[in-house]
Amino acid sequence: MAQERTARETALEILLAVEERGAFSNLALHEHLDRSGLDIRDRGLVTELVYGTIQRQYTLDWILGRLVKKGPDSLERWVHQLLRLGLYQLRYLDKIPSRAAVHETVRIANLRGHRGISGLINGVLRSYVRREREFNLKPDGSVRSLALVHSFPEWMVKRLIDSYGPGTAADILASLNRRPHVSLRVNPLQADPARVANALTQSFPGAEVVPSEVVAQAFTVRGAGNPALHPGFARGWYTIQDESSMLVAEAVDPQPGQRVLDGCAAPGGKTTHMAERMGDEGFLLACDVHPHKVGLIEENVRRLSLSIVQAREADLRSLPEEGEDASFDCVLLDAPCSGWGVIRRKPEIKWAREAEAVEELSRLQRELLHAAARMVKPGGILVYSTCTMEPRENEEQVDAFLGNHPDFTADPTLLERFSAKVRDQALHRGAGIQILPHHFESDGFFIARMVKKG
Ligand SMILES: C[S@@+](CC[C@H](N)C(=O)[O-])C[C@H]1O[C@@H](n2cnc3c(N)ncnc32)[C@H](O)[C@@H]1O
Repeated sequence: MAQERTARETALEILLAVEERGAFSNLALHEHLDRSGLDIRDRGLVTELVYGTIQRQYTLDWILGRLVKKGPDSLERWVHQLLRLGLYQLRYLDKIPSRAAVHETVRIANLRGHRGISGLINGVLRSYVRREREFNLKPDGSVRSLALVHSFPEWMVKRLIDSYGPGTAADILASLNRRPHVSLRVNPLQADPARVANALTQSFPGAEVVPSEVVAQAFTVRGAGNPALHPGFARGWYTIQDESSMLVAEAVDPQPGQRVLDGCAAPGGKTTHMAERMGDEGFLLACDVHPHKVGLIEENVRRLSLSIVQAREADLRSLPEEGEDASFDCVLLDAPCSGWGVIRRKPEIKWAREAEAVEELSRLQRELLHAAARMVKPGGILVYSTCTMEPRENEEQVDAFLGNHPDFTADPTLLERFSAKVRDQALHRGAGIQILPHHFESDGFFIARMVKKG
């Protein structure tokens, strides 16, 4: 019981950190959980409460708007977050009895505030329990109803409907509310896939380690806690990475001995994947504009015992340095983007970004693409990827690029590089493919491959 109370208090602290400091929920979770002393069950509960409360914020606030006299925005921040947290448990967590959810929420209010506040919280949550039926939501095909049912901002729902139609938009939204599974890719230079699977199953009895149907040399893992805590991770046997993300190195398909540039590389998930595929032979320049992130690339490169990667702090737009112009066989631009495809892991993305951000990002991507193109040698390859489903950042961006760069063409061999499952299910969009989150329950991703005329 004492531990369960701590789990809810920890969840509230994390929610406040995400709201007040603009912290990423996944990083704030790790940071707080590492020093919490909570057992594995309670860590699971904190994770569920934090992700769930952020995810369902729009729906929760709509309900609170009907239960709090002056509206939830009139409340102090911590009181507002605590109400969301309590209401989330009442509405979405069947395993927690209503009485326990109300009692625990009021108890935290007593610890942090005066009697008036705990009285208010008690009153609001109890009236929700009494009036729950009033808040049954059914989608009627309108933007507003989809936004309320799935808890997404209306502008984002509208964009998804405009791009994919109402049925697919609803599939995307529902999928982004489901918990992500863990997937990992084996480093063939350090370990054998079967040995990795065995080691994980032995260390985590009951864990399901299943070969990925989406990418080669990868596994999906369920019930193994955090595979980064297994000694095999530190030994460089594998990297934890989303399956869609792994498809990017498959699309680049760099060969041993080639010169490769990763223009937006940190923390190095795709850099290290490409170096592994090259058999650690050749040269791979990995740039990132943020100095603190360059260290993350180096850390991953060291852990995986790779030798061909040179990590450099640089704005891709300010390259090339001497002799580098048009000298790379393959250039990858994994561009900064709106990140809608990873909302499952970072649900705060829904609330932090406005429609205008897409326009700003789209401008930056255009400049980065132009800069990346300069670095490709004649006959070389340019791959552009994002973790979003927003066409303006994806196929429209690539179409415009090809229109302005007649020395590049869409590579007709792109699809051959993927598994049959990807070829069949992904949407084919001009020079690229669009993976939607419900295709494989992985991140939403766009990947295009272009060739520079020789
Ligand atoms: C989508 S993330 C890259 C993820 C990385 N490819 C991976 O797989 O681990 C985009 C990266 O672009 C970097 N970035 C943003 N603007 C940049 C610029 N002008 N030049 C180089 N890197 C930039 C960001 O710091 C961020 O790390």
